[in-house]
Amino acid sequence: MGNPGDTQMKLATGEGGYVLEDVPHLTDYLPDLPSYPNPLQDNPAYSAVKQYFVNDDDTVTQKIVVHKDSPRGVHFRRAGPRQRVYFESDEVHACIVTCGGLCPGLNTVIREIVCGLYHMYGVKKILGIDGGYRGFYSKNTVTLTPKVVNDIHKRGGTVLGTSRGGHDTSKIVDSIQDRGINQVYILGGDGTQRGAAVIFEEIRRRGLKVAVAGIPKTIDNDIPVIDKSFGFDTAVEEAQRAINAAHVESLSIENGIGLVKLMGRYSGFIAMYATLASRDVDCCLIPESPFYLEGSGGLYEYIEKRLKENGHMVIVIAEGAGQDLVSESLQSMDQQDASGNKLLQDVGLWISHRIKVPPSIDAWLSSRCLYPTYMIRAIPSIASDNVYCTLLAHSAVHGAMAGYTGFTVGPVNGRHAYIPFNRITEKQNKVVITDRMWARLLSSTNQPSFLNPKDIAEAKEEKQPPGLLDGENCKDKKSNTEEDPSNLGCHGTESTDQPCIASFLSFMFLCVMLFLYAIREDS
Ligand SMILES: Nc1ncnc2c1ncn2[C@@H]1O[C@H](COP(=O)(O)OP(=O)(O)OP(=O)(O)O)[C@@H](O)[C@H]1O
Ligand SMILES: O=P(O)(O)OC[C@H]1O[C@](O)(CO)[C@@H](O)[C@@H]1O
Ligand SMILES: [Mg+2]
Repeated sequence: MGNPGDTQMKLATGEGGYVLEDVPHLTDYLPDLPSYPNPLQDNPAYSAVKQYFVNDDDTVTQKIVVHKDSPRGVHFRRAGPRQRVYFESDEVHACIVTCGGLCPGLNTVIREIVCGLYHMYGVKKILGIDGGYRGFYSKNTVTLTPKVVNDIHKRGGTVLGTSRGGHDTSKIVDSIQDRGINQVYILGGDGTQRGAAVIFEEIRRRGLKVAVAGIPKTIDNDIPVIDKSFGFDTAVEEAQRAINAAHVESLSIENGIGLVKLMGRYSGFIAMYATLASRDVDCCLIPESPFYLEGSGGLYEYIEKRLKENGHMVIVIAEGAGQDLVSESLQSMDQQDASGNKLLQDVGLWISHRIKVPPSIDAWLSSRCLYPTYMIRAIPSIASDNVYCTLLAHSAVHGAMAGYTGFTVGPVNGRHAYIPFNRITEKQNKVVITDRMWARLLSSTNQPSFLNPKDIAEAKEEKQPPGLLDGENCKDKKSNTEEDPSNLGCHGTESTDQPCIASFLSFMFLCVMLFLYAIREDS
């Protein structure tokens, strides 16, 4: 097993096309480490559980829908407690850090790491790092005990604070070494997990007995491989309140338009699921589905139709939608935040100013804009997310105690697994607008697809380079998000380093628009 020289990939193969994409273990570079019986076997709560320990050979399949002759495909190591651990309880000195934007459930994960370490493994030394990665070397630490974290899951945000922007990996590892920390739990999104991978590499380079465990976080639900990210359900639930308010506002005025801007810099999962759940939404606009305002099949035409039919309408817009249109009209430059994320133009404000009274509607038209973005991500997580956060935290703790390192945790087809960092950082998931979930949305809102059916058909028929098709094909490359009509948690994928259907369709759309524009100019 293993691939010498390649620190990223640890592969094992088996019969029938079985591939295990494994995670590193401390014994990979510290082969003489002693192991100990897992103290859980004497824990009154867990000792009665039949087969409580996970078999070392258990793996979780990435591809759950298969054909008779399909190769068995990629698997990940199953998460959970092992018979033997590589840390003695009083030897462990753990720390927890939270980075990136807020997300409901951060405090629950912190709480459950602390309580899991304490109650399951008898670990007493746990530090909180204040203010994200930079806090390792620029701030004091916080001592975490079950008592300190007892009710933090009822609060929004992160009790540890967070930050965006750069950090110094060497200084972080120096701080880990100086403080004698040997388990590092890192909660954060794609940027954070990239940082965690580099920290792990530096720890391995220095030959330290330090386990690094990542817990993936993003409210946008755009992390690949895992079924869903924590806090997403809370966000969709909370978005309902804003959509309901927008609906009430729109109903109370003649030709009222309620507009709700939701989070989603690069992906529209929150907007899509909030729309599907609500059934009061007439139009959902997301970054993956380019739209246009004027002409046949455009937004103005649809607004006019809905107002004539209903006298009011609700539009949900993900903040990353229509950025090309906004930039075009505001002639803005590409700007980035401290972490290199794209800074967005305010599409909500822009579109609300752009919505004109359709000539055929002889009445007052008014729009009401709701921006619940930060209200949504600052609330405590709902019950189902709390349970999910507990499982994530416990999976991470079991993995670190068992000596695994340089891994992230998450459910793959419903079973928790240890996943190599690079698998969740190599791309971001996106809504695939040729998958069935987007079709469900279109059929529930009746909004236009903003695409020419002929172009879609042609795009599907054309011979595509690898990775250019919809979720099913993107899935074959790297993802777990195969479209399955019974899988409401699935999301489509688009590889960021591969051309994908969305960009292809955008290109087609642009060509059609240029063509129409040229015809109009001529006439
Ligand atoms: N490419 C990278 N390599 C190493 N570290 C990074 C990278 N990108 C970001 N980081 C580190 O991770 C931290 C958080 O990154 P970022 O602000 O992008 O949030 P995130 O983890 O992606 O979460 P969110 O879901 O809110 O986007 C930053 O403080 C930064 O130091
Ligand atoms: O305002 P901040 O903290 O940069 O975070 C906003 C961003 O965070 C995200 O939720 C990603 O985590 C984006 O959808 C959103 O644009
Ligand atoms: Mg990010």
